[in-house]
Amino acid sequence: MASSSRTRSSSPFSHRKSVSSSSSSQSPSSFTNGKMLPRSCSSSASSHYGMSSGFGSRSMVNGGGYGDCSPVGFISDDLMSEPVDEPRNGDSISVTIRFRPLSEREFLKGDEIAWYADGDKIVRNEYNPATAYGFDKVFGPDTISPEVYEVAAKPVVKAAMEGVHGTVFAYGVTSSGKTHTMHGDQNSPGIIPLAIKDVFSIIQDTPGREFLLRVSYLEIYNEVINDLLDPTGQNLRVREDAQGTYVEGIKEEVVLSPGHALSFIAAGEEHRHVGSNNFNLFSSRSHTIFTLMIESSARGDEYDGVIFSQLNLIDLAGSESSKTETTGLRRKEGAYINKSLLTLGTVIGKLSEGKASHVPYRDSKLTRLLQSSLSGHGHVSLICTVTPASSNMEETHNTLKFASRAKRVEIYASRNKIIDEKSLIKKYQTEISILKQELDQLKRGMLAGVNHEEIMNLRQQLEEGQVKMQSRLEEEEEAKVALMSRIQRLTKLILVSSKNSIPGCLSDVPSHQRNKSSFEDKVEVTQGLLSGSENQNDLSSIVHSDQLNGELLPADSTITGSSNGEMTMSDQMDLLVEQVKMLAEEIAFETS
Ligand SMILES: Nc1ncnc2c1ncn2[C@@H]1O[C@H](COP(=O)(O)OP(=O)(O)OP(=O)(O)O)[C@@H](O)[C@H]1O
Repeated sequence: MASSSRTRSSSPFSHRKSVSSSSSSQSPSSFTNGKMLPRSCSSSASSHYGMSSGFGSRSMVNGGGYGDCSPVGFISDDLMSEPVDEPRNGDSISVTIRFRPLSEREFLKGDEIAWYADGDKIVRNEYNPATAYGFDKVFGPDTISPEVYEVAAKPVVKAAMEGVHGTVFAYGVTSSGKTHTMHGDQNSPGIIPLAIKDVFSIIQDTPGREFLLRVSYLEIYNEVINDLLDPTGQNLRVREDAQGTYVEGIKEEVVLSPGHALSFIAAGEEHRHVGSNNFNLFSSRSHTIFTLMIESSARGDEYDGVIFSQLNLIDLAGSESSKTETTGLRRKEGAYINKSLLTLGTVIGKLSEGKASHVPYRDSKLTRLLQSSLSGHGHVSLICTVTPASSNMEETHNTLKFASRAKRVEIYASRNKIIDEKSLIKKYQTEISILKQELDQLKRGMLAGVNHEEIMNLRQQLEEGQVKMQSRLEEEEEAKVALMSRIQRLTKLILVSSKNSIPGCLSDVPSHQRNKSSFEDKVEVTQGLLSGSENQNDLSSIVHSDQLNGELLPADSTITGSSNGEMTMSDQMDLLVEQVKMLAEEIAFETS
């Protein structure tokens, strides 16, 4: 397991304690700020538990694509044809609303539908149809998470892979569906697993670049930051430098595949604080931030520096109302949760005013950590989860008002480039190339550089009964194996596509294939070579299996006996090595 300390990079959560490997421009157009407002609404919704199709059947309003709907605070039917906001320079936060179906509990107690999706951009109140809010997208209760992902997260993930920071978070009252949306379950994966899967397919579709991915996972519980990937990382401190805020000492793990990344989340979830309240048996008692750090650089001659970005995927704890029956610890947790969400609301409110006034980021750990994201240095997608239930009408209304304010926050996201020395991928690439040079030199010294004189020398040493040469050879052989395995290990960490690989580049096959077919095989071959002539037959079979492609040995080197029966230099070397060994054995015997 590779493990190293890192200095901070240009991101909100970037100062990490350790990095461990395997076993241990401008924003995309989807964030444009167009204006389009809905015109119509209609009939009432049914209040049947599970009868969610009623929401989707409301009269549709026309609108542009993702990001085309202007932030609308409160829209009455009269206002609907008029743009509400002043034109702005930056992009806005993407705000989507996701309804969940009425829960069984709500249905049984006779709840009715109080809010519904009126088309795919409006949320309307059933009892007062003039009360309606417009968003980038409104998902009815039948929507599945991949549909939410496509609209609310995919553009952020894509931009993050191109070097623009991104944050996706779910906000809503307790039991409204935040964890369902962000994490999902085995049958219905949420935004986080879908994003991870997408990240690896993007790597696969980007043959011209090499990527290095790291993850960290933290929770904010009762205003204390805990590292979910490292149980000893408790009560971590938020620090600040010229680049923004960061968590000091958080652990980062290099990830090599979707399953690998998900295994860290699963491990982290074990440590997350979860408890039950009267609304939710598995209520999240902490905010969690899963961060994917992405470094990439063009391959081969196209190299133009390293770009870096962070993708923060956040599952907030839900606000709790006086209706939430809690006692003791739960009440204390609820108070912390509500306070930090209140601060988040205040911060969003201040930012949405667009004036240069004091923004109280410091009033909660959550807002301090989100400071860089919320202050406009990356894409932000807010998914507000809501229940249609009449018993939660006020809470849902508050969520909608929060979402409307968030829509007014401007962002100016741009691509980040980092100085090469700070990037881990650059460090690994440089190390690999230095090690390869060393290996080359070693090989030349061992094979190409052996001349007749040396052979005579060896013979002389042999006659004098010295075993020194053997140990020298062994040392060189060991050094070579060590270099090979280091190169192999570092190369594994850098992810590349298997498509249209660039000949002559570091990795011409996908990392998982490459690891075995290229490097491990070569190590095996090298080990065969290094085992001396004891396994001459094995060695021959390895070499003749075409695994050795000239990278380990000069093309003109021959390892097995030459066809014309003449002894090559390598044969002589092998013979000498064998003789040295025999002599050593004899000496040992004589001595004993
Ligand atoms: N869109 C949905 N479709 C079907 N079921 C859903 C949906 N959203 C949430 N649920 C169900 O509702 C229940 C509560 O959801 P979840 O735990 O995600 O809420 P939460 O907002 O994370 O709550 P808390 O803040 O208390 O942690 C779960 O049983 C979940 O499966």
